[in-house]
Amino acid sequence: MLNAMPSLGVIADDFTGGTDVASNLRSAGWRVVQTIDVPDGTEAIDADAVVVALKSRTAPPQDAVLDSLAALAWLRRQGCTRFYFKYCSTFDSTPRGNIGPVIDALLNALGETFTIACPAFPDNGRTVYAAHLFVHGVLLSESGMRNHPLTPMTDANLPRVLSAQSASKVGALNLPFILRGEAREALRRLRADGVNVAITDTVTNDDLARLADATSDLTLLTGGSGLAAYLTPPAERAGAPFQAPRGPRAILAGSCSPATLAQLGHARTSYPSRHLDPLDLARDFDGAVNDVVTWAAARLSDVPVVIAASDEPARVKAAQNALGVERAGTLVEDALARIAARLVDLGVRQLGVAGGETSGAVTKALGVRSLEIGPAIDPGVPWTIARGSGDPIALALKSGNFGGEDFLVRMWSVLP
Ligand SMILES: Nc1ncnc2c1ncn2[C@@H]1O[C@H](COP(=O)(O)OP(=O)(O)O)[C@@H](O)[C@H]1O
Ligand SMILES: O=C(O)[C@@H](O)C(=O)COP(=O)(O)O
Repeated sequence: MLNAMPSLGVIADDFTGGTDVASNLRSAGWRVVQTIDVPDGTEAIDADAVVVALKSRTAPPQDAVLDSLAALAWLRRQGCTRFYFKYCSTFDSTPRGNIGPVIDALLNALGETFTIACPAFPDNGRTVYAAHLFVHGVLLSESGMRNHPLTPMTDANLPRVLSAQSASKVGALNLPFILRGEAREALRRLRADGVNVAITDTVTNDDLARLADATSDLTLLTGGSGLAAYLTPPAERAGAPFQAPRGPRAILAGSCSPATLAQLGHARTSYPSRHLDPLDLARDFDGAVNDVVTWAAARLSDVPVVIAASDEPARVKAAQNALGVERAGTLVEDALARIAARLVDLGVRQLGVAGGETSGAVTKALGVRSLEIGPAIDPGVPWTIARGSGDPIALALKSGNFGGEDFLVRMWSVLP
């Protein structure tokens, strides 16, 4: 049978962002494959869309640019002719980047001068109005994102945020043009005025559908995963049935978002759980990891064990003050990654991970090379089958802020 060549290439700046956009493409009828980093093999990809998941969101800007350009070059070699740079629906970045520098570099490499920035994902409460980003109706800068451990977002004005990190001229496509069906013409005018990146207002899914139509001529789209759910696939074809591996279950959490903290609170009433403290890790890393693995090993079954470093903002700040922001984050990521690998060695075959950076660290430690995308548990969070060096495992990578309060308990009932 002939392989289908992918037409759409997606570059995601973190692994949960990758599964998020892959899940939305799947819901729109695309056959999607997600790779972890740029594959080194020469195997042809049999899919309509390929998502290359990088861990570039918090990397130094020059590394994020180089990794994104390598992904773009690889996607072009696979036959992709249209591209999508997926970043966070809450525009997670710092004044140095990496959203702006990567957009600039992708436009330049593609020989293009214009794209949109569409972070909105209304199904998860992310909307954009008058070029300001809202999270469940609250300005980004007043939402839980202001306390994010790595990318605190303290400004909701997206043209200002993007202009600070990009050489591109930033403009805005306001909602009335979208509602009146004049988005394509308004984008054309912005482009004629020398704008390179237009921040697009979006309040509802209908706005996303109109935007997908109005931008059908753009080679590069950028944004959260919301818009991807409205891109038309080349042809609807049934994918292979999704059959998850079976075995003991575990949940690992490094996200400190309000959503994850609430989900952990809910899960702790049903599942055995342990807290991982960065200060303990700094004192005796191996000892703290061994302790929690020994605890989990005695409890492995189809009732998941929960291991979480997640904490309230004041306690996260205290750990960061004592250890430094980067060291606190790295210690926790390294520990959760090591624990994941040990648990899989002990037989765990169904694993939920909360947090984007955390998922990146865990996925790398497990040697995962590709993810087959399965059914969505909540918008933007699918079950996947992770394949790599060892046995396949069922893996759900949850963006910190996604999922309902009962997510960590309900997720198992969605598993085929
Ligand atoms: N108790 C803690 N103190 C300090 N940093 C922490 C703590 N728990 C987790 N972290 C770090 O916070 C970061 C959370 O980021 P991430 O995993 O991307 O979650 P989210 O998806 O919510 O953004 C990670 O680097 C993680 O290691
Ligand atoms: O677009 C989104 O909101 C997510 O896909 C995402 O990238 C969230 O980031 P993390 O919370 O760091 O996973």
